[in-house]
Amino acid sequence: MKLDIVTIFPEYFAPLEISLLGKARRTGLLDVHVHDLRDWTHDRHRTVDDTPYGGGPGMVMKPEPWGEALDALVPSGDAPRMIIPTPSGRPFTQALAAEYAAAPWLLFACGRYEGIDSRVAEEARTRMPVDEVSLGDFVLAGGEVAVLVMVEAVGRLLPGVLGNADSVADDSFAPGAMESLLEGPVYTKPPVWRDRAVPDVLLSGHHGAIARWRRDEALRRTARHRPELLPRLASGALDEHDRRV
Ligand SMILES: N#Cc1c(-c2ccc3cc[nH]c3c2)n[nH]c1N
Repeated sequence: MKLDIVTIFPEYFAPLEISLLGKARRTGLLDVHVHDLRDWTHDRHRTVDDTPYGGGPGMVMKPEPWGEALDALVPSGDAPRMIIPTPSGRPFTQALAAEYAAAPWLLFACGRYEGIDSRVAEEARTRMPVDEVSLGDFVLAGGEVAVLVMVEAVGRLLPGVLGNADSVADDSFAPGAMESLLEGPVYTKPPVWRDRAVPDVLLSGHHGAIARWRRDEALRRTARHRPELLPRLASGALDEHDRRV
C-alpha cells in the first residue's frame, strides 16, 4: 500500500518510523511519503493560510498550495482515495479502516487553522474519491494526530503487519457475531499478583468454558461502557444465557 501524507508539520509523522508501521515500511508492506505543503508555496514566507471570507475567527488554508500539491502527487491516470480529517466528517470506524486497508493508495490531507478552503475537496473530487472523516466528537488543533490514528488503524489490518493475524479477527468492532462487543479483560503471568488472582476459568484449560467466560465479560463491559452497541448485535448473536449476563 502506498500512503501519501500532506502536512505543514512533517515532523509529526516521525512515529511512523518505529514499531509495527516502521517495520512494515522497511519490509515494503507500506510505502509512506510525507510531504511538506509549503513546498508548493512561492512567496518568501511560504504562506499557506489567509483570512476567512465572510469574516470570523482564525485563518483558512489557501487552495493554491493544495491544488499544486495534488497536481504533483496525482498527475493523471491512477488516483488514490483522498482522506481529509475534519471534525465535520463522517465517523471513522473499524469498517472504514478495513475499507481503506483494501485500497492500493491513500492520500491524507492534514488541515490546520479553521480548515482547508472547501474548493480543494470539491476540485479533487473531479479526479479521485474524497472522504471527509472524523475521529469523534472532540476538537483537535489539526489533522496530523487524526492521520496518525488512521494510519495505525489501517496499517495493522494489512496482511503481514501484525505478527499474530488472529489479533485482527478478535478486534472489538471486527466483522462477525462479536462485531459490536468490546473486548473483555486480559491477563498474563504471574497467576497471582499483589494478592489478585487470575480468574480460575482461564487456568482451567476448558476452551468452551473459557470462550463463554470471555463472551460474558465482553457483554458485561459493553453493557457498562457502550450500552448503545448491544441492540446492534444481530438478534441471533444473543442467546438466553447472554441476555441474563
Ligand atoms: N478528524 C478529525 C478531528 C479534528 C480535526 C481535524 C482536522 C483539523 C484541522 C484543523 N482543526 C482540525 C481538527 N478534530 N476532531 C476530530 N475528530
